[in-house]
Order: sequence, then C-alpha cells, then structure tokens
Amino acid sequence: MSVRVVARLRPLLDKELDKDIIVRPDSSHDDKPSNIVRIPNPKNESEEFSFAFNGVYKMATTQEELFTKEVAPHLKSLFQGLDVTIFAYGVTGTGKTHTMRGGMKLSERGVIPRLLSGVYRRGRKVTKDSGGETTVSITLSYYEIYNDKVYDLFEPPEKRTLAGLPLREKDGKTIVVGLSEHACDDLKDFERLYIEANHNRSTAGTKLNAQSSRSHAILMVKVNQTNENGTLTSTASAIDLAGSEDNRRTENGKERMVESASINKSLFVLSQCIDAIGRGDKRIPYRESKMTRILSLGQNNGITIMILNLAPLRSYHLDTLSSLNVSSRAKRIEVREIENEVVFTQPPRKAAPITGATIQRQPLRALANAHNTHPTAVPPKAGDKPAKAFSVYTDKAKPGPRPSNSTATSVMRTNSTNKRPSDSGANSRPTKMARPTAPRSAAELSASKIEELIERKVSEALASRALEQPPTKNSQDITDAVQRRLEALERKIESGEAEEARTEGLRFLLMAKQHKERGEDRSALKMYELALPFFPDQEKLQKKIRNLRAKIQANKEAEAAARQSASVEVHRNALATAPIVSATHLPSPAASLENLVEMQADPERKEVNEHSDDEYIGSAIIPEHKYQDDDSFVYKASKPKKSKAKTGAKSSLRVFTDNVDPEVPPAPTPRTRHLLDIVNSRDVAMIRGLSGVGAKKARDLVEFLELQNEDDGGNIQTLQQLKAVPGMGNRTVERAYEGIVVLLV
Ligand SMILES: Nc1ncnc2c1ncn2[C@@H]1O[C@H](COP(=O)(O)OP(=O)(O)OP(=O)(O)O)[C@@H](O)[C@H]1O
Repeated sequence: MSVRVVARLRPLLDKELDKDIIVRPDSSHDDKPSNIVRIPNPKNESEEFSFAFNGVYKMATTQEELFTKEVAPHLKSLFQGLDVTIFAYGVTGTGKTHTMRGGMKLSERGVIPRLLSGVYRRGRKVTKDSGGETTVSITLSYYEIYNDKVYDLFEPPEKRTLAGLPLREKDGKTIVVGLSEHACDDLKDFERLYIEANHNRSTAGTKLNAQSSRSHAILMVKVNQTNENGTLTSTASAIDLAGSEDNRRTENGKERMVESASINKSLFVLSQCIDAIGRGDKRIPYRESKMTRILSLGQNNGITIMILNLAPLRSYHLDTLSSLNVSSRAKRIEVREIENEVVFTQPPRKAAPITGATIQRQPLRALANAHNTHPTAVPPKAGDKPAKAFSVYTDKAKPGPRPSNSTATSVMRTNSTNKRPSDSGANSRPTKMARPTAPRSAAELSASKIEELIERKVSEALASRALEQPPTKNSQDITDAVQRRLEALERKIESGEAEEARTEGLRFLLMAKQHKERGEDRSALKMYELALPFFPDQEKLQKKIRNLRAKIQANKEAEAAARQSASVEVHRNALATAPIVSATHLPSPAASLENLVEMQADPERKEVNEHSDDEYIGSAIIPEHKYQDDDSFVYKASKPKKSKAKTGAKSSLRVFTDNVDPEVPPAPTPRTRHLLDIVNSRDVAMIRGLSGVGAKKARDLVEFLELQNEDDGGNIQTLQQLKAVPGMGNRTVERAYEGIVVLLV
C-alpha cells in the first residue's frame, strides 16, 4: 500500500477574514466527498491548480470526524501486529499540533489522545475475547528532534546532554539509543505522562503562531499482547512535525532563525526523500537529517498516514503550494505491510489468538528482525512454521469524509497547549576542543617504507596521468565514484568520530555537494553558505559561493528572457483551449523549497523572489480526465533543467592537473610534488607517514579532500593551498615538507 495522504484545511482564526480564503476543497461534486484541493495560480488568479489526495477534510471537520475516518480503522491492524505511523505535515500555524494533540476539552482532543483511548478500548476487548488469556500492556516513549538533536521528552530539559541521544540502525529500523520507556496502564496515566512531557517540548512564539513547535515530536505507543505462547509487539507512532517557515514572514530573531534553519533543512530533506523515492533513485537521502532517518518513509513496514495541514489564507499562498506539491507526491510511496511477529516465551500450543481478531495467527519463526522482540525469545523448533493463514490488511477503498458545510466560519481557538519555551542555550554549538596531536615518531613508519610508498604512489600517479588525456571517465563513473565517497563520508559522520561542530559544517558541505550533483544550484549555494561559518578562512569555499551565485544569476537572466517569449505563446493557447489549468509547471517540491531556502538565506532578495514568476509562469493545460484517471496530482514538467555540463572538463578523479592556466601557480618542485602526491592520494596510512601529521590530521585532511569541489580537480596543488586546509597550517606543512626532504636526500 502507498502512504495515505489526506489534507486538512484549518478554519479561520480570530482576525482572519473570509475574503482572504484562497484554498478550497473541490466543490463541483456536492454529492461526493471531495478529494481535490484547489488553489489559484499566484501569477494569474483566474487559473487554478488542483491537487488530488486520498481524502480532503474541510474547515468544519471535527477532531472526531478526522480520527474516525483516518485513524480508527487502523487500530485493528495495529493489534494484528502492524506498525502504524501517523504524521502531521504543513507550514507553521496550519494546525498540526491541533490535529495531533488538540485541546483539553473532550471534543477538541486530537489524534493522539483518541488513539490512546482506542488502544485501551481495543486492548480490553482482546483480553475479554480471549477469556483473559491474552493480556495487553502499553508503554510510551516520547521524544523530540530539536536542532537535529534527539531529546527524551520524558526527561526534564536540565538532564539533556548537548549532543542529545544517538540514533542507531538495528535490523532495518532506526532506534533512539537510551530512550526511556514508560509503562502506561490507563488513560489517566497517559494524560499525566503526556501533559508533563509536553511541558518539555521546545516551543516559542513566532509572528505566525503564538505557540509554534520548534521541534518534531514523536510519540511511540508500544502495544504488547502476551499470552502463554509469547508476546506480539507493535508500535503506533504519532508525529507532530515542526512547520516549515518563510522567515520573511515570521520576522524571526537570530535564535528562532537557527531553529528555523534546522526545521527547514529537515523538511527540505524530507521533500528530497519523497522526490528521490518518486524518481526511483537507488539512493534516498534519509541520513541527511535525523527526522528523515526516523520517519524512513517507504522503508518502514506497516501503515503510514500523512496528514497535510493547510491554512486557507492568501498569506500562505506560496508555502501552501509548496507543501501541496510535496505531499501530493508522497502518496506514491509504497509501504510494505509486514506485521511484527510473535515472540514465543515457550513452544507454541493452540491458544486463543493473540490478536483478538477472528483470524488465527499461526506460530512464527524467531525473528530475523529483532526490533520488537522480547529478549527471552526461545528459538523455534523445526517444523514450527506453518503457512500463513490470514491476511493482515486489505487496502480497501475507504469512504471519504462526510460532506460537510464548507462555508468558512471563524473559529476562536483557545490555546490549550502549555509548552516549554525553546531553549536558546541548546542552540550553541559545542566549542571545538583542542585535541593533542598524536605524537609522531619516526618509528611509526620507517624511512624505507615511506620511500617505497612514495615510489608506488608516484608510479600510480604517472600511470593515471597517462591514462587521463583527455579525461575518459564518463559522467556515470564519476557520479558513482562521488556517490561512494559521499556514502563513506556519511558513515564517518554518523560514526560520531568527528566533533560536533565540525561535523555540522561537513554535513552542510556534503549536502551542498549532493545538491550540486543533482544540478540544484540554489540549494547547493544555500548549503555552502551554511557551511561557511564552520570554515571561515576557506578561500575555496568562498570562491565556490561566488561562482555559484554568478551562475545562478546568469541562469536566471537567461531563463527569464527565454520564458518571456515562451509564456506569451503558452498563455494564448491556454486561454483558447481548456477550462481547467493544472499545475503542470509547478516547480518540483525540491525546487519550491529550494526557492524558500534561498529566500530565507538572503532577505535582501526578498523583493526579487516575491515578484519572481520563474516558478509559475507557463502553466500548461491538462484535461480534467487526466487527474480523474489517476488520483495523483498530474505533474508533467518542472522549471527548465539547468545545464549540468561542467566547463573545462575537469575531473575530480584526476591526480595531476596540467598548469596551463596562467592563473595557476607554476609547476611544483619534485619534493613538493612528492608531498602533494601523498596528500592527494587520500590514503590515510600514507598521509600519517608524513612528519608532523597524526592519525586525526590525516583523517581530517582526507575528509576535506573528499569535500573539495570537483570543478577544481579535487586536489591540493600547491603548498599554499595545503597550508590553508583547516587543521594544517604553516608549521605542519613545513614539517611534512622537511620530512620529505630528509627522506629524499
Ligand atoms: N481545526 C482547527 N480548529 C480550530 N483551531 C485550529 C484548528 N487548526 C488549527 N487551529 C488553531 O490554529 C493555530 C495554529 O495551530 P497549531 O499550533 O496547531 O499549528 P502548527 O501547524 O502546529 O504550528 P507550528 O508548526 O508553528 O507548531 C492554533 O491557535 C490552533 O488552535
């Protein structure tokens, strides 16, 4: 089954006006529940974009109605052993927390308290139906991802460590190491725990939301059903994502901006994951943010429901388009539905079904996937594995939402949440700790060994230079090679070897490279800019930023000129032929967010972006039947692809670069070349062999090289450049040089 994506429009709040409503459910089929959201083209209000979802909930939809239609039907599956994930996605102030948590009044309770009610009710039924043989216990874990760090919400903030809790992959699932788990016997228990924990959640007032969530909050409800045969454990996860923000509108101060950058980054990565899955890419960038690692869209087994929260107002226009675009793509993600398995405490015998359903769950093998297993699991005996006798889940078409009065009514909302203000202290990056350089002794590597290594490397280099003219690597090879390096680097970053601050800088560089690889120059630029504070003296980085800015500007001008003539033609045709205009020329989600990221990064460009029609000019006509055939939003083309061709045909894989460019310094002396060859070999063992370079420096240097701009050949070509590498400096380079001299003399 694919991810089920439903849209929910929030009602108008106090001071919001009917006349500003621009987002509407489709009203053309009054007898049927609408599955379509309509929104005008921001560049031409007489045209509308249409987005189809699995369900659309109008402004008047109650909390109960949403829960009954979207969540309650999956409780049965949860008790049959499937994991269920429900997450709220949307721009800040669109009602995610209201949907997930809701208010204190009974009628205002959101998905989470209702889910718990349902779980307890069903648990009692299971026990009753089994004649008391099956007992059900519930445990809760609750954590937030704030500034890309994971914190246990059941722990008071003063107990938090700066680095937060680490994530690990175990048997295909991402787990939070050290997360507390609390037994929760009834609704009263839950309310106490939940309300208390919510005080610990990071929130703050922004211009767009008086109590804006500054973190992604994840509640995990573990359902354990035990009878004499064993325990079946399944988990319902309810996720209230922080909202994306356009900081031109939030008027966020510095502190909120840092949070905002982190929120937007993770949501950006989420949209990239959705895009990559949609394209069928081999590599999905889950690991680029903790939130996407945890959410693992399309990777997790079970049932996933995405609730897209929307504000109906004009002031959210571009943000709304962007999130409509992302979420309408998400519903194409396929999710495997694999139920968790019973873990036997003793050899199975015939007993009441643990699921409480009428189907008989047959004994199962010991788990390959140990995530939900009980540690005392007894291995199965031969012959314990009968064939599956039941189907756990059927993807039946569900009835859509009840048609409800779509008239916009002002709804006064009392602020029911009482959340902890976000923690400015947690923003500060840990200061870089001075690490003692590992003492280097000549004994570590003998002179003859070094000579031998140099010899080998030099001949390898010469051989590769001979092969290199002209560069013969095709782009696929290069991409694969870069891909491997990126993945290796990701692993290194994840292994926690690097210090926190430096890791953060490297992450931005890594993301910049990935965006650049994909030709997403504006996102790449943003990431380079975010990396700059971590490597302030990096001339190369500054140069990259300058070059990218110039390139983007040039592209923009060229595109604008080309589009101006094209759009006249398209609009003429459009008006002449069809009544419905679909968003075929909307930017890709990544591009929309890219634009948002760019706008945030550079407030001075606000005017340009606000009036820029790059993204929306040139809508094409899609006949209505197209989106009726397929419930997906019809997406045909995005903005013109930027040319990825690189000038100068330089390759990151080259070991030598011929210095024919007058700007490039003269050819190095043989000694310098020996030194640079070792450095450019990216071989940690060899680099460690250099005088004055320890293991840590060698690793850092290799990482740095990995992140160098391919356009520059990726190699260090002068001693000056080597000195400018973070952590190297004059003294180290001189010592290394001396070491080479001594060896060669
Ligand atoms: N369906 C609804 N009915 C009544 N009020 C609503 C509804 N949805 C949202 N609101 C109100 O809108 C305001 C913003 O909602 P909420 O805080 O849930 O937004 P959010 O998307 O979680 O924002 P953020 O991402 O900034 O945390 C709140 O005052 C909330 O009470």
